[in-house]
Amino acid sequence: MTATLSAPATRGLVEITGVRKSFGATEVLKGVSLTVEPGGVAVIVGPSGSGKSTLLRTINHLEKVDGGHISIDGKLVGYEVRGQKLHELREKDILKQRTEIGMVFQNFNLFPHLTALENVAEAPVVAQGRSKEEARRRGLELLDRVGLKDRAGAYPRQLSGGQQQRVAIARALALDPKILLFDEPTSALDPELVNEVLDVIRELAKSGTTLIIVTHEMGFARDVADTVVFMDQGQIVEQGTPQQLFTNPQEPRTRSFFSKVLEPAFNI
Ligand SMILES: Nc1ncnc2c1ncn2[C@@H]1O[C@H](COP(=O)(O)OP(=O)(O)OP(=O)(O)O)[C@@H](O)[C@H]1O
Repeated sequence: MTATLSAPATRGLVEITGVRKSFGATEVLKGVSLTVEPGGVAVIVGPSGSGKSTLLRTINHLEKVDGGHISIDGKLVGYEVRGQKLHELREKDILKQRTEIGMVFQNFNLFPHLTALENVAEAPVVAQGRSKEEARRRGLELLDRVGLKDRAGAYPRQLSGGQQQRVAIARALALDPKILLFDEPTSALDPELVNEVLDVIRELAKSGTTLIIVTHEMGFARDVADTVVFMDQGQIVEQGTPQQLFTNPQEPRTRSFFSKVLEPAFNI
């Protein structure tokens, strides 16, 4: 059928409805629904293997959904009704939509043969046709924002893990995305480098950037989230403000949030 179907009425900037995803016989997402408002900060926590990264990857087209739908700013990422695909985005549309979604990975994923500035300035030239000079100017602004203007000419191997991750954040911002996704941005860092990356993310949250963050840094989740989303076994089993979920860990709203998230994180 048709490319003329429009997205269902949306409330949030990101609207995830009933998303299902299997790898072989294993159902990894079992009907996940989540709304993130413009400027909202959703932090997804949960045990290893609960489907957090897979959910992020479906938002960014890195995984196709088997069912349900996701829309970003009213535009569909994937759409299926009663098991029948009614709408497939064309490759061109996917590429355009990807530029509206910035993603920061656990392992930085910088180009090793490009300097920090080149890493940040490359995408606006290639994906948006901006002039090299304009992309360079904007790249320097963004490196300044993450505190690395003076390392613009350094190659990734000359930077610490925390610095590389800050370059990766600047790169993700370079296309002026509507939303930034973080997949365990501090998991690969030595403990003393974690805070410099969290500080940059805190600043983004304060400045009204819409963020979805998967993290095991529970103290950070408590500080920065508008909404804490607890995933377990492919489902969202609890969701609320940090006040609702963290303020009294002796009286958790759910037993599983306490035993699977708070207890291990805070050694309660
Ligand atoms: N490409 C893939 N092929 C097969 N199985 C996969 C693939 N990606 C993820 N899985 C499986 O899906 C399940 C959920 O993985 P996912 O990475 O989403 O979990 P997670 O909650 O992010 O875990 P962690 O906190 O350890 O990163 C796991 O059992 C994983 O092995």
